[in-house]
Amino acid sequence: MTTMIHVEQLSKTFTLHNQGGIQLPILNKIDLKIFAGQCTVLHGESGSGKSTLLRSLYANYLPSSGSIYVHHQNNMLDLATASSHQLLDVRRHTIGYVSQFLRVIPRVSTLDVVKQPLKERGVSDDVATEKATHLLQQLNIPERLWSLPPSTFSGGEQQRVNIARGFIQDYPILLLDEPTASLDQKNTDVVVQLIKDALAKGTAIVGIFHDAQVRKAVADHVFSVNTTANNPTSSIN
Ligand SMILES: Nc1ncnc2c1ncn2[C@@H]1O[C@H](COP(=O)(O)OP(=O)(O)OP(=O)(O)O)[C@@H](O)[C@H]1O
Repeated sequence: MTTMIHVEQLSKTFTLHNQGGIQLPILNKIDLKIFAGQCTVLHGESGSGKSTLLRSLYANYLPSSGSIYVHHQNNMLDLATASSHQLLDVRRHTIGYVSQFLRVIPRVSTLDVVKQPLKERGVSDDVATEKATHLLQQLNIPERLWSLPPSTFSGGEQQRVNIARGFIQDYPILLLDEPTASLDQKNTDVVVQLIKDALAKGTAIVGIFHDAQVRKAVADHVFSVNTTANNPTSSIN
């Protein structure tokens, strides 16, 4: 079983500089391993730090202490000490991230938004278009919307565009922040299938899923995020 992420003694404290430097300790000495072809679900009560941990794995947050080793191009690279150039490379080739909300780029069409990660890697326009089209169809985005920027789309449509963008490339590691939060059952089922297909191809997935049925359908492990206790990972299957 290949370890794709190895988190060691990760702590994260936010300092609120505009509020007298108040310190908010959120993550406390977390140890966690994420494996290729398996899905680890982050679980815990609201405010426990699930999103903070997920964002730390994408290097959106710098750890206060500890390490986040990522299997990147046959090396274990510590995101806590990596250069900005290395982090960009990790995001381009190794880690994909589907945030809860689409960051909309004005005037860029839906098709181009979805194609962008492949185009950035130098994939030909034909191949990128074919993949994007297939995903948009799978996710039930009507063809009449493909040439429009997604800024005016419904919450569920924007979330599906975001998912298509996240799944267009076969990332070795995929981070999913509540990817089904705004979706109906039909589209939730599509996303569950996309997750299973990615796992079958060997992708390591870390996700937050509030929907218990989705959790049950995809989780190999559940990791309890909890600011006070040690954080056990339990295996499901
Ligand atoms: N950038 C930040 N600056 C300061 N505090 C933050 C920041 N990001 C998160 N927090 C705080 O960290 C705590 C954990 O937030 P986080 O979003 O990680 O929780 P969560 O477990 O994902 O919650 P939910 O299930 O409600 O989405 C919260 O109290 C939040 O206010």
